[in-house]
Amino acid sequence: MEPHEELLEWATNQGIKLDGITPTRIPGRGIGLIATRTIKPEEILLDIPTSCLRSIATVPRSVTRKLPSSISVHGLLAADLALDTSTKYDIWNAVCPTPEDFSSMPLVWPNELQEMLPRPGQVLLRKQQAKFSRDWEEVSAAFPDLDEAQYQYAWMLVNTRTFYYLNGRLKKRNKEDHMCLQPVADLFNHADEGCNVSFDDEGFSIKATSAYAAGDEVKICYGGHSGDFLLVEYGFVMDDNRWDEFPLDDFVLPKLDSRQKERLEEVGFLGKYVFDREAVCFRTQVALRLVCCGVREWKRFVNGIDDGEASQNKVDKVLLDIFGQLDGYIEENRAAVIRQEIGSPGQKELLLKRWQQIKDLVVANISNLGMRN
Ligand SMILES: C[S@@+](CC[C@H](N)C(=O)[O-])C[C@H]1O[C@@H](n2cnc3c(N)ncnc32)[C@H](O)[C@@H]1O
Repeated sequence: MEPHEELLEWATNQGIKLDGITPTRIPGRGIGLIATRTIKPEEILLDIPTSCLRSIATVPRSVTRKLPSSISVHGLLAADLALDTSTKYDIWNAVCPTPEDFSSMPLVWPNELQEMLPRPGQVLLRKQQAKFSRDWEEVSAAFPDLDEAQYQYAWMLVNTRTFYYLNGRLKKRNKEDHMCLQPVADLFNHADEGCNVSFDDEGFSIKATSAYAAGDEVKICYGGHSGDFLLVEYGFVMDDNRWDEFPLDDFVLPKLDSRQKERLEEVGFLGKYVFDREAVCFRTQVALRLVCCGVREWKRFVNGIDDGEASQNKVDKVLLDIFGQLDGYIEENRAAVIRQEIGSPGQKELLLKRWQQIKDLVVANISNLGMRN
């Protein structure tokens, strides 16, 4: 019997109810959940009782009493996973990714490749590294025999498999501590739109929001995440992501002089410029209008008195210039990844795919601008 088939039997004995879905190995996505029959919107596909959750409440005293009470729940759950020598979760563990599977996580990439991530990915990775270091410092001080690689593996399991969760104990903590692990539900892969996930005192419930045919993969949405976020936090890239976006600050800010930056600061529009597949954000429109039109006309646009139509053509020309520069920057980075000899082929393929996705966003915008002008 395959581990995911054994998991089904174990899950049923624990009171977990699956209806119309079953775990299956899916090329390139590990294990996922597949519809075994036609599913209608609003059908409950999975029910997980609270007794099956692994949360702050289930971490044994032998672990919690040695750690500072301020440790993050992420760090605590990872310590529990790494130190657990019982057989209680063997069947669940057997379906989890192996340490080798996590070679797609930028956290374990060689520095040379990490530095080739697009800027937003590098920022996210630095935050993640800082979180991991903090947790490891506390856990290694309490459990000096624990191996760092083993803890990092457990930490990545928690990073990629937890659900938003709140109970009496977690209410007192920061939002980023509101999490738990749950078997079977952690086999849902991500899509930019997916089933509805909810919980109450009884447990979690996952409900279809659209129809599925037998054989379709049923997914949930981990959140409205950009491609850089998915790569750094979950170790995969996904095309056709309606939430994908990329920052433009490095290209917009150099077009502004210090007085223009001051003016933008005064109205709360300095920085945080982004674009997605459709267009640039309103903040970018505001910043570039300051480059393209007089201050009075710009103020009318900011205050919503002017719809900006009269200056759109000039703004679009600046945008075309920006996208041209960004395109050149992407090509330089792609060429550097191809030249890079350090890192595995799989890691470099992920990086190249991410750069390609950003290029696709740029090309879509250049085409939209071309159609407008
Ligand atoms: C919560 S787990 C989902 C189950 C996972 N596939 C497994 O085999 O255990 C999250 C991980 O699944 C993978 N994943 C989720 N959605 C994906 C997608 N749309 N494409 C590729 N991999 C995906 C990533 O490795 C991610 O870190």
